[in-house]
Amino acid sequence: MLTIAVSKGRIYEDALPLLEEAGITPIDDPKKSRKLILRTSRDDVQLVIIRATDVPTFVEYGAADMGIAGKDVLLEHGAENLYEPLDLGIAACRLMTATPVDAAELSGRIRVATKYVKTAQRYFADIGVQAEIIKLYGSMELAPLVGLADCIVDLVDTGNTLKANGLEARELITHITSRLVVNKAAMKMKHQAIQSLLDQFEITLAKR
Ligand SMILES: Nc1ncnc2c1ncn2[C@@H]1O[C@H](COP(=O)(O)OP(=O)(O)OP(=O)(O)O)[C@@H](O)[C@H]1O
Ligand SMILES: O=P(O)(O)OC[C@H]1O[C@H](OP(=O)(O)OP(=O)(O)O)[C@H](O)[C@@H]1O
Repeated sequence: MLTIAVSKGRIYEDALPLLEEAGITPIDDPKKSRKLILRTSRDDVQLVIIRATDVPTFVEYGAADMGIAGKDVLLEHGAENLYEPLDLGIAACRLMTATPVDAAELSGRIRVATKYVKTAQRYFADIGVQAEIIKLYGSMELAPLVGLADCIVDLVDTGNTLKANGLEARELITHITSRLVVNKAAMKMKHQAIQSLLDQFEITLAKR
């Protein structure tokens, strides 16, 4: 049995066509079902539905053989204990800093609200800015509006969320897409099954 970890929502929606091209069609729809393990049209493949941030953990420990995770999540979690063989190009966005539209140039010691604590720490250290990082779990855009932070580090796609809150993107930290990650032991023990899936994904991606 090959177990693939995916998160509900945009990664699942974007991954579905790729999985289907590889002959893997989930039997239940995670939007309708409360099941966390989804059988598929292939007897030897199942999906586990977990939070996006938990995908590296499940794969690292071998609870899933492989998974699909955003590069943002992998950067924050650390991916040393995983293989990351394929950029799937899905759920594309950018990790950026953002401030209120009328904010002055950031200087001195700044406060930054984000859920990407380690990535933000690394980024501000690299550019030589002293930053106090405040960990939030969501609604980062609110932080500068209520005086909690000078700046946020968050994902930006259309920019609509920033705009709706009077913020604007400043610096690009990195481009983000979702990656296929594979457990290191599984890559050896289930090599043939995993490699053939990788090959199939690559064929599908090459056609896009
Ligand atoms: N606006 C966006 N456009 C494109 N891709 C995005 C966007 N927001 C997030 N992503 C990517 O999709 C991944 C999953 O995001 P999603 O919003 O589905 O879950 P989440 O809200 O981060 O996690 P959870 O719901 O578990 O808290 C992110 O890790 C990122 O790689
Ligand atoms: O630039 P945009 O197109 O507006 O996208 C950016 C938003 O998308 C993500 O949130 P998401 O939609 O996943 O909602 P969430 O806060 O529930 O994660 C991200 O955290 C931003 O808030």
